[in-house]
Amino acid sequence: MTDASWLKSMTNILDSYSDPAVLIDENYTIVATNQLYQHRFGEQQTPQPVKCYAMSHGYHRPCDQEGETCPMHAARESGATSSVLHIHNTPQGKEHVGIETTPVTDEHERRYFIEIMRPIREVSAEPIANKMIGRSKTFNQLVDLIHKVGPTDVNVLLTGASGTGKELAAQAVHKASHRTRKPFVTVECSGLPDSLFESELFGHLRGAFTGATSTRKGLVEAAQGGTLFLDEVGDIPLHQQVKLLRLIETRTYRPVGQTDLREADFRLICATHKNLPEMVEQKLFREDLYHRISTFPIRLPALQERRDDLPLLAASILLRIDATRPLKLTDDALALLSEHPFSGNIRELKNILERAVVLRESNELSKHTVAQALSLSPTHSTTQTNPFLAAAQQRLSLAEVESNYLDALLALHSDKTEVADIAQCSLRTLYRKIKPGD
Ligand SMILES: Nc1ncnc2c1ncn2[C@@H]1O[C@H](COP(=O)(O)OP(=O)(O)OP(=O)(O)O)[C@@H](O)[C@H]1O
Repeated sequence: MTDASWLKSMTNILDSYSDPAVLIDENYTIVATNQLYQHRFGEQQTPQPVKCYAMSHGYHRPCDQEGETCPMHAARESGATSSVLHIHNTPQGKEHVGIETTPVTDEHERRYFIEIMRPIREVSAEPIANKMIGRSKTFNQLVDLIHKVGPTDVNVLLTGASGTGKELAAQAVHKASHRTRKPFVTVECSGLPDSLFESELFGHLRGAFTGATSTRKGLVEAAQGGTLFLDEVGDIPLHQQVKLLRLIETRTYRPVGQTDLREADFRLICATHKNLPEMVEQKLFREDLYHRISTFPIRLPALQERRDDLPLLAASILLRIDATRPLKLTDDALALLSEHPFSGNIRELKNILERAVVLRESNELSKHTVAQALSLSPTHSTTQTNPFLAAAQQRLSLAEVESNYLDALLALHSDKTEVADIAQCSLRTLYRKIKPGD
């Protein structure tokens, strides 16, 4: 077979994929594209060969030299299909894409790579309303996990502080699953009165208890075929936990007042801001239930851990507040905002921006407006925005402040070299300053 006919047959293979796909040679040059790719990115106009990293990222050198994972690299090393998540430049803006790379060889044993690009639509790298928004490395790691676990049916446990986006993440897992067209039903476990737990979840028959004036469908039935999302699962009282365990183990339930069992078909996602392993130790949460619900745990990062996303998040929240006006933060307003600790995470950012929009003098939200919005914060105090003032008030020694700072850095970054880099000390000094076992 000639080179031209081999390329033609490869193009036919690319055209058989239902996502944009390209064929790349070992020098990162795109040598063939399918119709979906051409439709999405436009046909290659330049006579010069185009490099994949230039086309997808605007880089002048391969992705791994720009601090990103090169999809081709892993496939070349292993000789098998490999997957990575990237953010690509597209005519529609930046987009999260799951890339699957498979090595192939032509008749001269020259190596090529097929790259299939599956857009991840549950999240966005552009400021649009109603989606999980982000572009930072930390956020992309989260998207990668959601994208991988989504299509499976395993139980997912979302952990992380309040306001980090656990509910949005649960919806993204649902949207990435084969159950996406079926219901997504949220059970607010924290607000559920103990006496109503069973009837809310499993439903009840008319006359099953005083006040049950009609037969009512439960939330498990409402989620049939779809996803059941138990928010604040750590708030379920211990004696009710056994009922949940039975439901998960047997996939059957009994509406209150009924003797027959019913079959349940749902994918389970739970979320909590509580430390469940600690609750298990304190005998406040059943260990068997914990193991059942935590098959695939995903920790949502605090806003502090994805500071790079702040401008993008702020822009998308402003769009959500009022899509009809071009609301925008000035550069110094954004700088002031980025100094805030955000213990309430994205929800707190949203509240501050909502206040700033009310207080604004024009569609440009100034530093003064943001300062005013921050000062109206219900939990605002000078010590909250200035942790050093709090440390001074507690009469902490220099060594204690230093140790607290290093503890906080270590909590945010598991890589000690990175911690030493940020603290601008040597790795040896870092090890000397932290206690053994830290
Ligand atoms: N990645 C994100 N992009 C855009 N908005 C987000 C993102 N994550 C969270 N939000 C917004 O932040 C707010 C809080 O999110 P969410 O309710 O999902 O948090 P949570 O972790 O479930 O909080 P809690 O534990 O208090 O229930 C919501 O208004 C949500 O739309």
